[in-house]
Amino acid sequence: MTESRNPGGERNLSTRLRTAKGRSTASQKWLQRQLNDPYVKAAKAAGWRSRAAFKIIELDERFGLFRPGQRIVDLGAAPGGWTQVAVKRAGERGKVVALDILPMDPVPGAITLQGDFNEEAAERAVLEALDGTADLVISDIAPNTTGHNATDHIRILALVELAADFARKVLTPGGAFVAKVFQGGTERDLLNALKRDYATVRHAKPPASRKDSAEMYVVAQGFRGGAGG
Ligand SMILES: C[S@@+](CC[C@H](N)C(=O)[O-])C[C@H]1O[C@@H](n2cnc3c(N)ncnc32)[C@H](O)[C@@H]1O
Repeated sequence: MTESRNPGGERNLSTRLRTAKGRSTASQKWLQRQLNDPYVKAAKAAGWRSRAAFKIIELDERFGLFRPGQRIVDLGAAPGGWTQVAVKRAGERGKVVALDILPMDPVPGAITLQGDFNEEAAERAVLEALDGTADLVISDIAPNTTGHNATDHIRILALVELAADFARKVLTPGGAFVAKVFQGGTERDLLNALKRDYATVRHAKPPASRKDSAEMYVVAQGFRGGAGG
């Protein structure tokens, strides 16, 4: 498997849809964007299951997240792009446990679990599979939106908080937590908690994250210890 570090660098011939008849404008726009997206092409060429793989690769390049031998938990992992990157970076001595609410094709070298992270049973299953502490918790969880902004916002916040609580439980001192957040960053109370628990807390929007999407990532590094430590 090869990694393309510069997906925008390849020849960028745009693809026009010839079979637009019968498609709704929204799905046609989505398809057109997919076909012309250099990250989609590069992900396919590199064997990553999703273009999202480039987001964690870019975050790693900027923040130095991965090391060989790490124990990693990947939340909201399907279809498995981040999981593939984590397995590759952690190497044979590492351990990767991945969870999604949706079924996910197994990723060689990782333990993949299906469950709703809102439910305790899913957290228990991850803890059981991990069987010890973690060095890195990465969460790309994005709940399905309802279209009702306030409800969506609350559901997103709740999941980020759950992921942060989980990280606090399992991380070893010095460990790191990365999570997708929306709408201008991490909510104030959570941000304060992260600043208390980690040496550095930063926000980043990796280049692979679409400019028109509100997503960004919080990257908390240097866990000061606690229940996990
Ligand atoms: C953006 S995708 C993750 C992409 C992934 N990082 C990759 O590289 O392939 C977000 C995922 O979060 C999952 N998700 C949403 N709500 C969840 C929940 N309550 N528990 C577990 N997974 C959830 C979705 O099913 C979806 O697969």
